[in-house]
Amino acid sequence: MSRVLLILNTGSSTIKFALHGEDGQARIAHGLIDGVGRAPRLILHRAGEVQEMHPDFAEDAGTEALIDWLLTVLSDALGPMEVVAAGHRVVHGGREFAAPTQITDAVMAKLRRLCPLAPGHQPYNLAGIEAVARHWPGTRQIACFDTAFHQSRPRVAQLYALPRALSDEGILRYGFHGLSYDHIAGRLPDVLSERLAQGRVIVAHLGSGASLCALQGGKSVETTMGFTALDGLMMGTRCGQIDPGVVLHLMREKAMDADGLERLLGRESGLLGVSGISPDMRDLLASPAPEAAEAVALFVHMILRQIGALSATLGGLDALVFTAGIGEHAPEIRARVMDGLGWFGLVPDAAANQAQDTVISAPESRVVTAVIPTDEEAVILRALLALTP
Ligand SMILES: Nc1ncnc2c1ncn2[C@@H]1O[C@H](COP(=O)(O)OP(=O)(O)O)[C@@H](O)[C@H]1O
Ligand SMILES: CC(=O)OP(=O)(O)O
Ligand SMILES: [Mg+2]
Repeated sequence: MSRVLLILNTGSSTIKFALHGEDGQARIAHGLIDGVGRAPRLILHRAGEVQEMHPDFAEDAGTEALIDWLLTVLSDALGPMEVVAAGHRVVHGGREFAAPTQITDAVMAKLRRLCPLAPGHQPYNLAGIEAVARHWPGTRQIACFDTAFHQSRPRVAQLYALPRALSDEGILRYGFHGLSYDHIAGRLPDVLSERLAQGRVIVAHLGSGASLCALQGGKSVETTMGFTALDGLMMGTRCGQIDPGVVLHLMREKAMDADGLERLLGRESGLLGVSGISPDMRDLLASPAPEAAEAVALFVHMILRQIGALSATLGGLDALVFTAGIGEHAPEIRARVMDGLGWFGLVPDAAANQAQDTVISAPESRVVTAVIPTDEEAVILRALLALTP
């Protein structure tokens, strides 16, 4: 029986995973389930081969059922194996969890209490932990938090202008995608230079959830998400920054309750809501519909607005990095963002951008611009090994 380490990263549209040998060295298998909630398919990479599989249950099967299916498929495909330890992405760590933490019943109870703050993620992150415990009882498990990386921000970047008592209670701007930003911050010295890595950098994590992080000295100083992952940029199905007056209006004039608002703002808005076609950037870029074009234009507009805001916080900008599904794979979106930053001295290298090169700005550009693939699983693996007794 092989003894392995399992990494699970449950996002809003994907479940990513990696299996490593017990010492964390060799990656035995990795891949993802994408199209969660729409048309899920599993892409499994192992031994240089890629396999695509589809679950034989309903297409709109919940994330919990897909995680269970994934663990069964992995056990079947790889032969008898024992997961000796598992590391999980957990998006919300609240104020308490500022570092990777070993799962206990008490920790799970605290993490469960944070589910209302990340309804599209936290329940599924915890479902992953429970599924592993069912499949391999007694396995050591750790949680790595999206929020932790942002604890380095100054207090003013964490506050809302709300009465002090509410801030004291934890109604704060937490920020998310921290595992991704942690990975990118670690890659900057190699990809750019030590000098740029220590400078004023904005990382644009553009996936199905999307946010920006302003880094200085490799640490988070500001980010676009807040108390929940609804804030900031426009996303696949989330509205991003919105006047809270809209929420009050919908409650009063349309009698919407919290569940209805959560569905509207979290699952029916963003690229899907504005286009009326799809939450997936690939579909919108391929569509001739004017509504698709408008959704894409708004996506870019909101990114530019927030890059302006974060650059002001940094007092300038030395480098811009694109990452995650859209950031890594959509040259058209990167080109439109770069074109909007000409006033800032950003000079794109159109050919390098189309060719998917790493550096996509011209040598004379004042803002060095790069594409760096994210790897949240690598950050979780590192934490898992560091916490291994
Ligand atoms: N080739 C591509 N062109 C444009 N967009 C893409 C491409 N590949 C993936 N995407 C976008 O990336 C999104 C998924 O990003 P990812 O970071 O993997 O998601 P998650 O938020 O689930 O972690 C998809 O919804 C899709 O919009
Ligand atoms: C926090 C968040 O939005 O994550 P994802 O992009 O994986 O949905
Ligand atoms: Mg993600």
